[in-house]
Amino acid sequence: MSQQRTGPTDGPDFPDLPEATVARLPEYLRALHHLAEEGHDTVSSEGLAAAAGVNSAKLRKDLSHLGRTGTRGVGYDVTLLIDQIEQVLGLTHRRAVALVGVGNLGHALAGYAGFGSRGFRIAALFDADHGRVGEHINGLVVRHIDDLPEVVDEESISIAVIATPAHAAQNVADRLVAAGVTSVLNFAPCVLNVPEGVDVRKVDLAIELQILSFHEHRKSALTALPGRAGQDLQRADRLGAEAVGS
Ligand SMILES: NC(=O)c1ccc[n+]([C@@H]2O[C@H](COP(=O)([O-])OP(=O)(O)OC[C@H]3O[C@@H](n4cnc5c(N)ncnc54)[C@H](O)[C@@H]3O)[C@@H](O)[C@H]2O)c1
Repeated sequence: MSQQRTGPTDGPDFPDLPEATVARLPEYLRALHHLAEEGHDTVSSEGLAAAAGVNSAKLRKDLSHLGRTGTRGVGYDVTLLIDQIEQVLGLTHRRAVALVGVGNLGHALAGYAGFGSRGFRIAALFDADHGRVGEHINGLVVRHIDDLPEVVDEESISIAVIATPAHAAQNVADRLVAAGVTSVLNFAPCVLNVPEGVDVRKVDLAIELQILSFHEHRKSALTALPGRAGQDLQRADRLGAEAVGS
């Protein structure tokens, strides 16, 4: 992922952050909530780094972007750090999210209880299939996609999830943008074209598996190499894989 920096709204609540730091903040937040639930008031940078699965130098650098430096010998105040990361991520109120496409994946997402505790509320479900419209899922009624503008406005929805087949996703994205949605999480395996000012993130588990497949393929090729040369290449490969996350 490119090292873009956050946009023109830099200021106390919108620090100029590298995109890789933004991507790690939710990991720190998840780890911090877990530590708070376990009754920890403070955490060392090493402890938080281990809980979040990153190295501690990277964590200290990330948190220094927020103006946070831990107190030597004490570490970070867990509650204060949660507050600050939630401020930066704009999670101080639960954001309303629309989900479009209530098939296999959409059903699973609509029924997932974990969004609520992570700052989001699935506020509306849409589908184009009249057979699905009217279905009740997790306290919500599936609406027809034609109702999108009205519901987006009523529920102040700015983020939407697309879980339709790929062939329908661009049209759905166009309708979402026209209704006022400015951030899209796309599960459909396709590239979406959106106007400037609209953010799209893509989730594709098959791509993640293909990347793991590449590493499996490489590992078996390296272990087949004889002696020292094979060991050196395996070590270089491990270091390279660790560097990818930086
Ligand atoms: N990203 C991932 O890791 C991942 C994993 C599984 C599936 N997928 C993708 O997610 C999408 C959904 O998969 P699924 O198995 O749930 O499919 P599905 O066929 O079960 O569900 C798709 C739903 O979208 C609805 N739909 C179709 N066109 C629409 C439109 N124009 N407006 C609104 N709703 C519309 C259909 O009526 C259906 O209910 C697919 O694109 C699939 O490839 C991605």
